[in-house]
Amino acid sequence: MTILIFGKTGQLATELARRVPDAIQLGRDEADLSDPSACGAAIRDARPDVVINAAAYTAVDRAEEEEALATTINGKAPGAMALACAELGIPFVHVSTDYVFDGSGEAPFTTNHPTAPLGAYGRSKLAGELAVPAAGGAHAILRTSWVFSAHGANFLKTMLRLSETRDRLTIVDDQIGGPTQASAIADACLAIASQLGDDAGKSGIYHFSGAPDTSWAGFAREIFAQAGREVEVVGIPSSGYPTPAKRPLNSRMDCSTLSVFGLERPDWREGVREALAELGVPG
Ligand SMILES: NC(=O)C1=CN([C@@H]2O[C@H](COP(=O)(O)OP(=O)(O)OC[C@H]3O[C@@H](n4cnc5c(N)ncnc54)[C@H](OP(=O)(O)O)[C@@H]3O)[C@@H](O)[C@H]2O)C=CC1
Ligand SMILES: Cc1cn([C@H]2C[C@H](O)[C@@H](COP(=O)(O)OP(=O)(O)O[C@H]3O[C@@H](C)C(=O)[C@@H](O)[C@H]3O)O2)c(=O)[nH]c1=O
Ligand SMILES: [Mg+2]
Repeated sequence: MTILIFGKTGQLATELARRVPDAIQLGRDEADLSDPSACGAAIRDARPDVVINAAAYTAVDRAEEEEALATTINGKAPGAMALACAELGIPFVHVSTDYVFDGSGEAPFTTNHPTAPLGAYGRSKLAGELAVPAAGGAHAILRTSWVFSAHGANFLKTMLRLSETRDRLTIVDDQIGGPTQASAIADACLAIASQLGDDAGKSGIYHFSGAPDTSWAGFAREIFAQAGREVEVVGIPSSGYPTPAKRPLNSRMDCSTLSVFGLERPDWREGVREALAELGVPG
């Protein structure tokens, strides 16, 4: 089975590369998502058996200033990819985010709960969620959240960097969600890619986030505990950490429908252990 992957350097793309070294993997130089038709053309040229999109515009705050570009990359490009896949009759696996929700309430969001993004990044990812099924082919959209790994830019690495110079950090404790190791998302994408087939029966939106749900402050405390770093984490409300983009307070996601692919929520604390080991951080 020939797998074509968009993205080479990102967190998810790196974990996919490890698992399928013989995949066709297109980085920005080979396929720039700001040129959606080039992405469709790349699929038609390669004629793979399945496509996974691991590339995205992920700078949440910067997106507020660059919404048109974010929408091209996160909305139009996945739409063009999905259209090429539909024409070839091959499945398309795409990744989305908890930031398509408004974060109201405290119950886990189900996959069919109405979306209402609070910011430009969420709106751009929602554009992708709408464009992919509109192409009419077999597809899965995997919504995940709070992604971390030993590679790239993420909260775990930010916390480790800050701990070099700080013994006290203020971290929001009223945004609740599931940190998710990129390695587990890569495994999930590949499991879905192999099971989706050209049967539209399993097509749709799925949720996949790490368990147990926690706050960013809780996530930070676990990172420091495992890394043996003496940093006091002071929980603060979101209002105490102003950012250009508003984040959802409730990012809990109901992941139960993923059982159709035999998948369950991974324990993110195990993912932290693995990421720290890979980074060579002694516990
Ligand atoms: N990070 C997170 O916390 C979360 C991520 N997600 C979603 O998960 C998926 C994977 O995210 P993650 O691995 O963390 O993302 P990263 O930010 O780690 O990587 C993004 C990737 O997209 C590539 N990319 C960005 N712009 C372009 C472009 N114009 N053309 C081609 N490639 C481009 C980057 O390439 P380059 O290195 O060249 O910039 C990089 O390989 C995305 O769909 C994201 O929206 C969902 C929830 C949470
Ligand atoms: C560094 C820092 C962050 N924070 C807060 C800000 C924010 O609410 C939270 C996490 O910060 P980040 O900048 O890592 O968050 P952010 O970039 O918004 O992370 C999001 O990225 C996109 C791509 C997604 O799809 C989401 O699921 C989510 O992972 O922690 C503090 O409270 N104190 C701090 O010292
Ligand atoms: Mg960020």
